[in-house]
Amino acid sequence: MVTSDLGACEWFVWDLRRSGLIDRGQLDAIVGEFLKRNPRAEAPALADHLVHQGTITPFQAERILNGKTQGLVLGPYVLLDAIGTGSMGQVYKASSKNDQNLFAVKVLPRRSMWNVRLARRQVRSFANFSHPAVVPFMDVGTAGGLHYLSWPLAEGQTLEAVVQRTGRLAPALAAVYGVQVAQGLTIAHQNSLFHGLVKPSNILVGSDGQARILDFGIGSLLVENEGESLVDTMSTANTLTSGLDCASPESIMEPTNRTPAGDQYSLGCVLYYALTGRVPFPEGSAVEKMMAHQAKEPTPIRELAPEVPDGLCKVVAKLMAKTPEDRYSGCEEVVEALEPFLGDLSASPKPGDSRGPGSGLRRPGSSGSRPGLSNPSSNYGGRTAGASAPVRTPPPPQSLPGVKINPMPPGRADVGRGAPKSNPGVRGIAAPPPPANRVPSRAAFQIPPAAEVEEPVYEAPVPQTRAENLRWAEEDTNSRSGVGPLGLVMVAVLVMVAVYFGATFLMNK
Ligand SMILES: Nc1ncnc2c1ncn2[C@@H]1O[C@H](COP(=O)(O)OP(=O)(O)OP(=O)(O)O)[C@@H](O)[C@H]1O
Repeated sequence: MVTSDLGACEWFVWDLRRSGLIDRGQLDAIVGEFLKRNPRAEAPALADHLVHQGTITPFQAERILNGKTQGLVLGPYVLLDAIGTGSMGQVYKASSKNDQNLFAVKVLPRRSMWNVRLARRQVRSFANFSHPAVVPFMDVGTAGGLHYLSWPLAEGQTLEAVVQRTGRLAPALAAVYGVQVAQGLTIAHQNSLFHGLVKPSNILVGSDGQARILDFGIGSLLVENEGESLVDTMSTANTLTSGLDCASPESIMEPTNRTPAGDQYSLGCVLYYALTGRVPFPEGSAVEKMMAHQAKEPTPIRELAPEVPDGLCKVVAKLMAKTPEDRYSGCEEVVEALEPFLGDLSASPKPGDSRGPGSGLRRPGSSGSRPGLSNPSSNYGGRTAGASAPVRTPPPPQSLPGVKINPMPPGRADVGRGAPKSNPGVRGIAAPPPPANRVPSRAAFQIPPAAEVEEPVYEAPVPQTRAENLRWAEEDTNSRSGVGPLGLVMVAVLVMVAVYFGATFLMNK
């Protein structure tokens, strides 16, 4: 089609061609047909037509109408919609050109520095196992000067969103999610991977009742030594600050000190949040929170949520022990410790419920059966579970009597954002999501190995300073200036901790 035929839509069609979203022949055919019927149409009308035809998404149309043609295709990924913004960058829903599966693609700011070799090594580690609670780190790449990381797109809403909308969870439901997360961590730890940033916003609860750990891979990349780290120090500092509410004392003192034991502490904070509706140290500045994790005890759980069984409070307290050696020897032990509370609903009167224990609440899986042993690999098919031992999988939570379960709202079917509604008569306790009758599709968790992934096209090549694929963006000055924001944060923390203890000592004298 010649340019003169395009009328008022000329610039839009050019931008669409430039975006790489649609095959040129296909685009010209659709546009030609549309303009034959609507010769005076403006760009928004054509965009509308393409959206209605399903040729482009509303998000893509809006971007192109605003002249933003770059970055809609990143390596093998076509960005379909924006999901949210985190401390490191923007997350998009994307489809893979290789297999049409859906992914969550995190795009880092241009200033980030990048070590593809290290990141790919991380990705490969996730190929050795699979577990329903682990959303595996799938791919990394650089395209058009933008760096991206990808994970399979998981459906659900974050634990943070669930609790914010519906209040604290019934203890048995919190225990179910705790067991699921601990199982995922167990198998990751067995494969020498830790998370490093476990927090309520990194746990997605699906409509099948399965908790899934997001952002796996980032925490471990943050601990690579300064010259080889995945991202620039600004992104690192942002990420660490955003994770402060659940950060282990040892990782606060030394941000590269991220270990499986630290994941336990963070899981303890997540459980505290789920059981009480608030993080352990909600008040104060970032530095005060850091000091609280070092030296303070949180408000006792039962002061905030009297229905929580004492034994469950003890499990959370052990997880949140200040010294790593005082926590559990491994997450499999955490699973065992939490299991007795999966069915303890009968001992958990709800707030505002005068009925005592045994007041008719049903335990999840109330047939009486204990959570069965399951082979994690069977949950996704495909990958085998490497050297890992089988991990117990609790049944997905079932409905409580009298609690109406609402399915995820329509619309964003693949990224459900609706919260399970609580029973009006059950103030502050979230109803569990509907039971599972659907196993997450393993197909959605597969991507060709890194070597098969189409090499990204470099529109503005990032200077390559090392033979082994180490790429730095030009604006990245912090990361090479010796003490970046991360260093400053650490120095500030150390000074504040010293002042705090000094003042406490003097006041006690
Ligand atoms: N694999 C995934 N599937 C579906 N949604 C995801 C996935 N990964 C991330 N998200 C969603 O994308 C949004 C942004 O995620 P991101 O991890 O960047 O931010 P965050 O967790 O809110 O904050 P932070 O960066 O501090 O961890 C969140 O709503 C998150 O739930």
